[in-house]
Amino acid sequence: MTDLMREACLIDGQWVTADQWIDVDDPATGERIGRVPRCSGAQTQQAIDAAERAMGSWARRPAKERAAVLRRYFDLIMARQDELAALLTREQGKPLAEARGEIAYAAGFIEWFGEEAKRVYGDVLPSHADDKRIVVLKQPIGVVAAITPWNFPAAMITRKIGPALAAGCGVVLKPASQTPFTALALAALAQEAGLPDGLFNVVTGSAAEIGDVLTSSETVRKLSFTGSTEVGAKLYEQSAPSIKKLSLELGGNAPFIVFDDADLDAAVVGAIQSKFRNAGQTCVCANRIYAQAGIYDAFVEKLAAATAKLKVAPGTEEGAEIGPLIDDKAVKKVREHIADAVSQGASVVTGGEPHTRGGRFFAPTVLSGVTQSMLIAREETFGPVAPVFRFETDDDAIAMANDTPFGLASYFYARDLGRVWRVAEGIEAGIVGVNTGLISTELAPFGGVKLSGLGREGSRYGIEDYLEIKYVCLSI
Ligand SMILES: NC(=O)C1=CN([C@@H]2O[C@H](COP(=O)(O)OP(=O)(O)OC[C@H]3O[C@@H](n4cnc5c(N)ncnc54)[C@H](OP(=O)(O)O)[C@@H]3O)[C@@H](O)[C@H]2O)C=CC1
Ligand SMILES: O=C(O)[C@H](O)CS(=O)(=O)O
Repeated sequence: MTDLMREACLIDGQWVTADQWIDVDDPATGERIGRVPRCSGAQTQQAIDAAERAMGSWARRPAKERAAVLRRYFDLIMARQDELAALLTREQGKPLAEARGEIAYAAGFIEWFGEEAKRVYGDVLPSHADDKRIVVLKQPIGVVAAITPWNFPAAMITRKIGPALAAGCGVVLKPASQTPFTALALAALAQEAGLPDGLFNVVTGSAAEIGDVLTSSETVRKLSFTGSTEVGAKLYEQSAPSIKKLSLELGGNAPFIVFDDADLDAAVVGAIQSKFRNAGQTCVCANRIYAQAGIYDAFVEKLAAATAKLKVAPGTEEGAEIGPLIDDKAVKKVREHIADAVSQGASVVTGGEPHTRGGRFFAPTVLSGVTQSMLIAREETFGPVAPVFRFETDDDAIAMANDTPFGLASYFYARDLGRVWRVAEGIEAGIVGVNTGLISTELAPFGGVKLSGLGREGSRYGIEDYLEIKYVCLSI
């Protein structure tokens, strides 16, 4: 493996271990690939203290110097892209081609926010009196706690530490226990890039124990979380007594609507890209596919034909397109959603069963005759299942798309300009893909509405959540 694979945590510039350990397995084989320390609450507090100490001098450095360190960090990540991708696929399972893409996507957040560091501007505002002057300063918010999920073990981390470091903040990261090695490798490269000791700390271990220390600490002024809505709500509640600023990127239930004036072949390509990326384990995957009545049968036939061609294989195998699901619980949820839909009248057009490769591999699946009453319409499947619902009118499509407490990503294919505007404005979501199934870029504001979260990550909007505004009133 690579020297970047660390079975230790980074606290205050030192690689440390603990008395207890957490095993990490390869989702493709179930084999143990390594272990990481089960850090204690005391070690988590050490990381918070280190981040507070380190951020003072870091924030006082000229922005151009901070930007140069982040540029070096970007260059190091890209120079080690293949090793990082191999490590990511080993612990998360996604196809190597997707893992390489994620590493470049992740590095993009470091590059983008390294440049943004030089453009954190304040204001001088028209004053309220001739002997007063109004100045607005933007300053780093303070120590940032970041808690990230297993499905994007690199990008979800740099989407948080990029703006945090650029703004001048110290960071304590708790990565997902199922995919810690990519996070620890990124920490090793941060050290090599010249980030000061203690500025970026990574602790692995009991989520609840580490989370309790991070959320209760008054030194931690900002919590950025990506993961399930259930855990996000718990962290929101735990953070209330210390009045932290929160960014919450939570669950989704993305609608993907195909209107009768759509380019059907393009819509099939978009549906495959959105639905089956990371074996359907992304919060922005098409979770519900709606096809207008006049083109329903043709679309289902085309989608099923394309789905059946997808290659299911371990991520390291040449040409792999659908890797294993992250764990047995994920396979169980996929089976439950299919069984519930079929029991209520849906039909399996292709797939529907665990793949012949066994283990956590599942055959990419298309269901027809799906209705809003089914579990698959209400819950995020987080697996390779494309349920296709039929609708009649544009208003029906918008109403069905919005019939969910979530509102992260959404997609639709149509060519009539009036229809595009009406649907884009009518859908309750933070992200709308029009005639595309791929929306992920560091250049755009990513985030959801309703139960899908708070705040935006990426783009020039993304750094604002790591800054505080200070109003200085000068009497002259
Ligand atoms: N909106 C978005 O951008 C994204 C949303 N998600 C959503 O997350 C879910 C899948 O990811 P998954 O990782 O299972 O989500 P979880 O919410 O279970 O876990 C996310 C992170 O939170 C940690 N965590 C879990 N419980 C606690 C706790 N009590 N206190 C502190 N931290 C805790 C986990 O640690 P540990 O691993 O140790 O359990 C992990 O690091 C899906 O619902 C998906 O939609 C996922 C990715 C992106
Ligand atoms: O965790 C996720 O699903 C990511 O947010 C998806 S994306 O950033 O790659 O779009």
